[in-house]
Amino acid sequence: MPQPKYRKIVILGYRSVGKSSLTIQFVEGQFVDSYDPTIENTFTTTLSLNGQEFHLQLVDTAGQDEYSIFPQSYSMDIHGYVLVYSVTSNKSFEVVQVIHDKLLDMVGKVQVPIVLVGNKKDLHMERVVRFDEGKGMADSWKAVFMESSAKENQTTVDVFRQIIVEIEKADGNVPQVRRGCQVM
Ligand SMILES: Nc1nc2c(ncn2[C@@H]2O[C@H](COP(=O)(O)OP(=O)(O)OP(=O)(O)O)[C@@H](O)[C@H]2O)c(=O)[nH]1
Repeated sequence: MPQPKYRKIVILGYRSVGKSSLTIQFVEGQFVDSYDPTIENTFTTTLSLNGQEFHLQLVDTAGQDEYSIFPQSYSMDIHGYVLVYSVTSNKSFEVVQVIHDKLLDMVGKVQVPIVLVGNKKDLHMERVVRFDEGKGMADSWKAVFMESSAKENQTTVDVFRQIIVEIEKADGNVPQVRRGCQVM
């Protein structure tokens, strides 16, 4: 068994899009219905992917808007980013683009491992951002796109597995495609 890898991931997005809910669903396997605005919380957990164990530090940040100053601590020693908007909020979709641009300015790289997440996909009647709009934004960033619901465990696990895959790719550990399935 190879040595565990330590990876730090920051979760960013507008207020109330479900950053804490996604993180808590992934780490604790439960959905929290109440809304308690976050200042900043760090969660730790482990994830095993293709025989490699990852020790994860997940930084759940306070909701940002277009005027928020991007803290420098979110650009140093971070391996990857989960950028979240809510499919029920156009404002959160606009803000996530601004956050992305500030993030790239701050880290000073053209590309960093990012997964763009359109959360609250279970709220069908309240949806205002289409899947293809989210996908289009992620494509323009050369990032991965997913929609999720923090009510479902599997979609949240997929989000965090995917950011690990992106971090591995950026490290040069490109998954090989064999017989139609991906092997890292
Ligand atoms: N239906 C539904 N509700 C969600 C989902 N994710 C989060 N919520 C609800 O949305 C509200 C805000 O969720 P939070 O996880 O606190 O959002 P946040 O982005 O961490 O908020 P800030 O701390 O203000 O940045 C809560 O009432 C959650 O229960 C989801 O996927 N589906």
